Amino acid sequence: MENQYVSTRDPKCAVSAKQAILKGIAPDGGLFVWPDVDKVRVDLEKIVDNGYLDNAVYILNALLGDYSEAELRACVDNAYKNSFASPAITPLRAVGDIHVLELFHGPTSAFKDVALTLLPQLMSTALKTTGQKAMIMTATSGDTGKAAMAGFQDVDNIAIEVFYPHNKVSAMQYRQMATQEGNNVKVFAIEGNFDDAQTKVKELFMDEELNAEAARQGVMLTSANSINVGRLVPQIVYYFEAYKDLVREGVVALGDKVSFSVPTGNFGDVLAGYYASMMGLPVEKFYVASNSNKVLTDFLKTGVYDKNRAFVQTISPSMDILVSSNLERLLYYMTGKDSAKVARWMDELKTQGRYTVDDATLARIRSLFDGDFVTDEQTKETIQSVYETTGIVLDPHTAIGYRVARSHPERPVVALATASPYKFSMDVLDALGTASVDEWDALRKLETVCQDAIPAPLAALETKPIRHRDVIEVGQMKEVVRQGLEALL
Ligand SMILES: N[C@@H](CCOP(=O)(O)O)C(=O)O
Repeated sequence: MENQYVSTRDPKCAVSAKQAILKGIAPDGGLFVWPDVDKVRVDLEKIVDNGYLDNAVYILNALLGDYSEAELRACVDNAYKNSFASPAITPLRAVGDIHVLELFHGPTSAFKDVALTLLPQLMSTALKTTGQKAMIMTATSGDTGKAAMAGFQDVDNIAIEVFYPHNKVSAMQYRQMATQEGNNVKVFAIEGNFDDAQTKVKELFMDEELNAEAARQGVMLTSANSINVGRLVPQIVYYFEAYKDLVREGVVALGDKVSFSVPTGNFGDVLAGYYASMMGLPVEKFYVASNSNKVLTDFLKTGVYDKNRAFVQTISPSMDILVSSNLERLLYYMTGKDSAKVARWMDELKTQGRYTVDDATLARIRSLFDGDFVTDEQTKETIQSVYETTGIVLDPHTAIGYRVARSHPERPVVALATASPYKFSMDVLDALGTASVDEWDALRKLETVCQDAIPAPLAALETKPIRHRDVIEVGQMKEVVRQGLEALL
């Protein structure tokens, strides 16, 4: 199916699935969406009978029109066979009366692995069609960067540069990124926060000079963030998987509705759930769970999206975000695909830092979405109380989703566990009332508390040398990307 995807801001800007994945973002600054995704019907009976890999191929095949089923099968096998510590890939575990969907059993212990083990496969396959190379620019608040570098490490014809906020990620997230190996990866700390990095990366995608330079070298500039639709599509699969497990365990009958509580910053993870619901997953509510950067909570209550506020550094750093990129995609669907309206709001966000949606759009959003925020103190309380009552240790991001799920009456509810507690050992231990001197001490102490062993890739970091020490200004990002392009040749 050719030209299946369009920009959220202009329906005339249309490309195939492979092109959308290679471009990452639309040339007008919009995000690629498939207008007709709501016409796809996923057969729930089939999902319940299948394993994860078959379901992934089935769902990807419905969404990525110009990939052949054989190509997708190869991508899925390469991504998931042997790289996840759990055979289920994303196991579901009952924690109290809440079902926790564990998304952190991949190579870097965060939910990003589910998509970022697959995206390199999808991108390499698409590059074979065009004969080009790709330079990936990625902004991260801690998890995406490592997962993207691990996924793209030494992949032919692709280089990746990652930008993270200096001193604003956890000690383990820093170690994971700064020790990254591979001849095609570079990591830079930037003086600023995640929004500064993401805004600059988006600006660079629109930079004519940089694009011309890349084009002269046969290189596409692209993204490994969830603005790339190739990041979102793999995440749709685990919503169906969670449903499958609830049906198999007899918690729901086929067709019954389920709610999901999703800790989110860039709105990508919860948007993947919304895509699943458009494709037929029976969903009662999505709870959008935020930390003190509660821009999404306020938006869902008032219809005003306002990023003009203090940026708060929290113990859930991956969600320290004030510009939630993927909300643009939700607005596209919730306005009845009104690209002009979406473009106007996005322009207001850029120029004034805020926009207000109309009542009809807000009412439609609120019929399916609700939101709440959780402070650091409450996050710690939740980690402690869940441990005391169930023996299970949650990471701070997961604790936020869990607490929001617990505060709403809908059941069954699935809370997405987005990272391993070992990535945030010091804060998690602190929540449990135990002091630690550094991340390694914390890691070992946490192991005696948790039921599970420290994930091997995290334990291995202790002896790995720091390879990336650059701290740059946002204004230097273009230059380092330019240098990266030269290195790709
Ligand atoms: N939470 C992210 C921020 C970037 O989000 P993405 O899903 O768009 O990649 C992170 O940990 O980097």
